[in-house]
Amino acid sequence: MAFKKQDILKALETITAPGEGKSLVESEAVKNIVIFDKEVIVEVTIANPTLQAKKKVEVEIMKAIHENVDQKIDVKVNVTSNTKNEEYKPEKPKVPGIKNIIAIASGKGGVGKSTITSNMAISLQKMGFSVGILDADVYGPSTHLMFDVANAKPLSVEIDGRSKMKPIESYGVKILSLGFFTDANQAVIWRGAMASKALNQMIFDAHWGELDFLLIDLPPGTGDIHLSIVQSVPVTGAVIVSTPQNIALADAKKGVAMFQTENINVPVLGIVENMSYFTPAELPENKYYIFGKDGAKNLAEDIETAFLGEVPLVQSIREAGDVGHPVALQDNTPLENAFTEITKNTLTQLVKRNKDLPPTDVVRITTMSGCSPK
Ligand SMILES: Nc1ncnc2c1ncn2[C@@H]1O[C@H](COP(=O)(O)OP(=O)(O)OP(=O)(O)O)[C@@H](O)[C@H]1O
Repeated sequence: MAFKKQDILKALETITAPGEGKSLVESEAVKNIVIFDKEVIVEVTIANPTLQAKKKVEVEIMKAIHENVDQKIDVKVNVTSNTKNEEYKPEKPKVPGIKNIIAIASGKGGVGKSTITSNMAISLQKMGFSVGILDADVYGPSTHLMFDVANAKPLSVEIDGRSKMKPIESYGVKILSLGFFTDANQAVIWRGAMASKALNQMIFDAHWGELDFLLIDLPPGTGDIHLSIVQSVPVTGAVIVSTPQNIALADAKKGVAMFQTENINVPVLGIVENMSYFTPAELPENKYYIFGKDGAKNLAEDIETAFLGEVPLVQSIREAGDVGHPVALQDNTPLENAFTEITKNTLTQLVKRNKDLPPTDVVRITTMSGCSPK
């Protein structure tokens, strides 16, 4: 089990320094690495002085060394902070050119988060905004399928002497997805640290150009990836997607609570209800509330957040997603209107959020101009 300092450094490169958007090595947090036979001592200094942040870094270092170098290494980690508790104000790095970042989340899987994200992006694009989607769903990225670019591979472009990843463009929306980097037939297990690194690269090392909105399609649940994203990018607001079913609502509530915790503190713009009722194509006036009625609307009211709108369960939504042509691309249909309504309501909440809350380091949207479909 011979290993060198270089192997340890390589493993530490997979870990993002809390609140820095860079790896522990890049941010010069690694102060010393001492190796004695099967033992390694890693000394790290981070800005965040909280016990929680120190513990998280310690656990991540152990995991990264065991997974990337050798399971049998005896790892000792010494994490110190160079900031006093009362002085610490986490710096969220800005993403040049991106005015607003909206995270789309759901507690439960399969409730239609990617469907809502894709169609909102199309509605925003039709309204005249420049839009990008970052598909951060480590369990099953699907944006590349919904936009009919499953086999595309992002190229690299030279920007100011640096090589940057160029998002793939479809229907006027720029897309980067973990799905571009994995084989569709292979089950890829993105471990927390690797996924965070890949996502950080897709945000900071990509040439998004000027964007009014970057929509981030998060994985379902409330895990590591969510924490990593909200710690490394200034998320303007979060939209939560749920079906009206109790089990989905309970998870949606946890999702809202996660964004509202003190450490994360990302404003929740509201809740979208998907699969609100079923409407058969041949009986468009009939509504069957198969997952319950008004569940997400009631939840929004209970937790005092906005209800952004509802989308019925319709076969054509599923079909449109499968063939890579989101339904919001259609003109003057009830479904296009439903997504336009949800998008407008989200923008209204965004304007309100930027007016009510202290300025942040993201550029604020202060008017609704451009918010009517072309
Ligand atoms: N309103 C709807 N009507 C009909 N089918 C829908 C609707 N919303 C989503 N679907 C379909 O349900 C399936 C799951 O949707 P989607 O992938 O958007 O969910 P998700 O929450 O992103 O899933 P995951 O948890 O895997 O990320 C897809 O096949 C999609 O086409």
